[in-house]
Amino acid sequence: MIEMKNVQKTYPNGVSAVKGLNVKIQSGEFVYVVGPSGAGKSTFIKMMYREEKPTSGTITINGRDIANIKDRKVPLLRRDIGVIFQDFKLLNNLTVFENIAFALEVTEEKPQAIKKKVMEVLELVGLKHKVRMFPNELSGGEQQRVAIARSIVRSPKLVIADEPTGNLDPDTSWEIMKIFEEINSLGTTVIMATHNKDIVNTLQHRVIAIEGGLIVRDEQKGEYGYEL
Ligand SMILES: Nc1ncnc2c1ncn2[C@@H]1O[C@H](COP(=O)(O)OP(=O)(O)OP(=O)(O)O)[C@@H](O)[C@H]1O
Repeated sequence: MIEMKNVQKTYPNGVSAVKGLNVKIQSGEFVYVVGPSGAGKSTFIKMMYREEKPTSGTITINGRDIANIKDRKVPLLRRDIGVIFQDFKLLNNLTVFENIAFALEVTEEKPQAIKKKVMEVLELVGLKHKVRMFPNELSGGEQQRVAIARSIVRSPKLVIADEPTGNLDPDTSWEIMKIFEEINSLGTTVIMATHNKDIVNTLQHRVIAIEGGLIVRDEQKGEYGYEL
């Protein structure tokens, strides 16, 4: 599904964040991306949804070279990818319903179809009863559930999460992980950068470790491998 060949990224300030990545991720996999702070994890992930463009190399997703598509085609690419961040990135002036429906509006669906899809994803994340609330009326865990619901409402085949439990307490983090497990069990590929050792070591999946912009370890059912 995703293949990176000789991918390098040097930022305009001269920092070489990724120094030559070669990796293949198959459809339906659950992959943790681990490594020390500044190792290049976010850069690796951002290149998958063209938030950053590699300086050289190719990145293909389902056969399409996304490293070299035109900027105007990027929104189209992003429609097929769900992205989740540490800080939720919800729109505070919109309700839970509106935050999620917003992601569907560009697809020009009818209001009834939008409502049905929004309620379905809210059911999946267990937040149907908070549909009329605003983000600042919700706990951090609930806000992250809304962000996850928003990211999957267009049924993407790929979900990318950059430290999704980074702002959450341990119990809430486990609850959020249950949702990612569920999404993955429904066939969606999940790629997650994380510093959460307990989660990686308990809910075992493929582990890609990045250090100094290079993949230093790639194991099926791997361990976190770093002391915190
Ligand atoms: N927009 C940018 N401009 C310049 N340098 C950047 C930019 N983003 C990241 N970097 C640098 O690239 C390197 C890799 O950063 P990246 O954010 O990918 O690391 P990370 O592994 O995700 O770190 P963390 O675990 O702290 O989030 C770091 O040295 C960082 O300072």
